[in-house]
Amino acid sequence: QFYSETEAKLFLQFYEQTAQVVFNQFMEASWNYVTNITKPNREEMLNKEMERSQFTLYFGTRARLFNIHHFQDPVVKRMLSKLQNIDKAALPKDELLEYNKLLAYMETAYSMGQVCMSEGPCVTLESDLEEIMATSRDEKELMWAWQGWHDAVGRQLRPIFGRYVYLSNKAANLNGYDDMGDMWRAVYESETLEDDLEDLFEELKPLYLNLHAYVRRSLYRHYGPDIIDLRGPIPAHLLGNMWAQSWVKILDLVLPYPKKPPEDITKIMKGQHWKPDKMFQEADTFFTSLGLISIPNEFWKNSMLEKPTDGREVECHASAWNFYKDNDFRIKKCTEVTIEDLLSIFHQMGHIQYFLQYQNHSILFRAGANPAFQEAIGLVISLSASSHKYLLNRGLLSHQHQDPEEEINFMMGIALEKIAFIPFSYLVDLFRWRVFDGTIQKDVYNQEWWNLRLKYQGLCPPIPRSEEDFDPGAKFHVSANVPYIRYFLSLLLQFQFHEALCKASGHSGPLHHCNIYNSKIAGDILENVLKLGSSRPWPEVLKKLTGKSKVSSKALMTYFKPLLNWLVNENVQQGEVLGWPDFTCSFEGRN
Ligand SMILES: CC(=O)N[C@@H](CC(=O)O)C(=O)NC[C@H](CC1(C(=O)N[C@@H](Cc2ccc(O)cc2)C(=O)O)CCCC1)C(=O)O
Ligand SMILES: [Zn+2]
Repeated sequence: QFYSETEAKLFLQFYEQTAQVVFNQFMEASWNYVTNITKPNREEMLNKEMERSQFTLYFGTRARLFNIHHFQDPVVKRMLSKLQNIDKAALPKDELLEYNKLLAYMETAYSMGQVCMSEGPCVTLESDLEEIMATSRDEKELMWAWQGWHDAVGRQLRPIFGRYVYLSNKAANLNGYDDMGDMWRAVYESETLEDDLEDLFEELKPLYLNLHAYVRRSLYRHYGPDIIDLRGPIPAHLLGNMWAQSWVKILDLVLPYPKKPPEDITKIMKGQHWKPDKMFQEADTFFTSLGLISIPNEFWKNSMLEKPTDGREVECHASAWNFYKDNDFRIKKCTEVTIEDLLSIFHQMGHIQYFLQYQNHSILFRAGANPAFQEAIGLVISLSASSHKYLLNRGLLSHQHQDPEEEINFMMGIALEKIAFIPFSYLVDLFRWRVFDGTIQKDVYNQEWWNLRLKYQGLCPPIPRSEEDFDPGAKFHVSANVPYIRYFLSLLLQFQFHEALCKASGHSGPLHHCNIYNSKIAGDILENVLKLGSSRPWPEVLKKLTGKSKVSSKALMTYFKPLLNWLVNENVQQGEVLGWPDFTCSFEGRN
């Protein structure tokens, strides 16, 4: 049957009213589960998930009856096309139930993961194992923590990941996509996405190779030639992070000018008796200083801002939640009083600000212009929040100014978070896309994962790995079925946004000095972008903010230019080899 455009509008209104209720109930049930992992809560979450899927199926199949090509109204067309992708709800009921149970099992295996000493207590990831990975300088202890976590969680996912892939691809096919990777990429509405990503990575490669060579030299000085090959990959357990995705915790080992160490902001926060609430207040104050919306009172009542001490099992991995209901937005985070957690809170509050800004939009448009936009907002604010000017102004630093050497030390700290992240944030979905499209078969999952880790990150596993292991499963987003390429793109977008907002707010001088705190002009530009949600194609939104409609590496390169010059000079002086021509992972020196 041909349905008219007016009937489509009525259909969409009906969807609007019912969707809020169904989505809210699903979010409540999910929240109750991840903040109190029990069997009954799991059952309830699965029930509400089934209800949501039935609802999506009902409206999705009816949305497909409209022949939108004849429609005039672009908004109606965009809404109906979003409705037509019903994701996993397209699966037959029994397979959908199996799939939902698989997803819950994988995510819970990660959240409950722990490593037990031969005798005595077991330790969890947040924050025991992460603390060891960040602070231990004993190679054997680091290997214990790394292997313990990867074996404990990865091996649980190994036997079922193939089934997860099969059901994911079946759902994608039922939505008209080649495979689930195809469906994940579709959200970026770009025919040239994969080529653009590879080009962007190539542009950033010199920056990464110089940092990699410099850090390898520092680790060589500390761990010696038995562990580090100056022409080879770096063992993945020595970078201060369980996944070697952020190297900021080994800044002390790599500091360019060790005689001028940066002030320890975590120590200052603890000295000033900071509590988690104050950390969230601090982030909220930043957003309101831009003229943006303050977090509503419900947030403080309903959020989980610290790891519970009543024995409840919770999912500690931080997240920001939209309950699609009168001002109910929450954050779940096992907050520790550290500078890393403060910046991570800025990230989460970026999500909350987006939720707040687009809450009056149709539910179909309550998302970021694309998922990378959703990620980039909090990151832009944290770029200003990590600036010397801001931290000094907020009493978190006492040194009035930075001399050129302290400035290089500062930029190294930011680079260990941002530049180290470039290859990791790219390869996670490169791996999963190839698993979904069948390029990577399940008998070689782990060796293909390490091939990508070697090729793009220049890393090796600390010990030989086999196909009994499933090391990608030891990463939250793989166990929780959350796409990752959004983080690679948000790495670039955050610097494009930062550059545009700094310019608009009248900043002059180096980009890494910029702090947009208190700039109503910057806030106004941001607000106009956030309010749009996903109602307009993201290149149009990007152009509104930055004047350009393409993702570009230029702003990131501008930000790090002074550091790159220093790194190149340092590496030339040391006669470093860029890259890892000795590409084999040597495990000698292992007794
Ligand atoms: C209901 C729901 O799921 N909501 C979504 C938001 C939404 O989509 O609406 C959400 O809250 N996702 C959680 C996730 C949490 C974090 C994360 O996982 N980060 C990545 C990548 C990264 C790494 C370094 C870095 O500096 C910044 C990011 C990682 O740690 O690997 C952990 C702390 C930081 C961000 C997030 O906020 O993105
Ligand atoms: Zn995020």
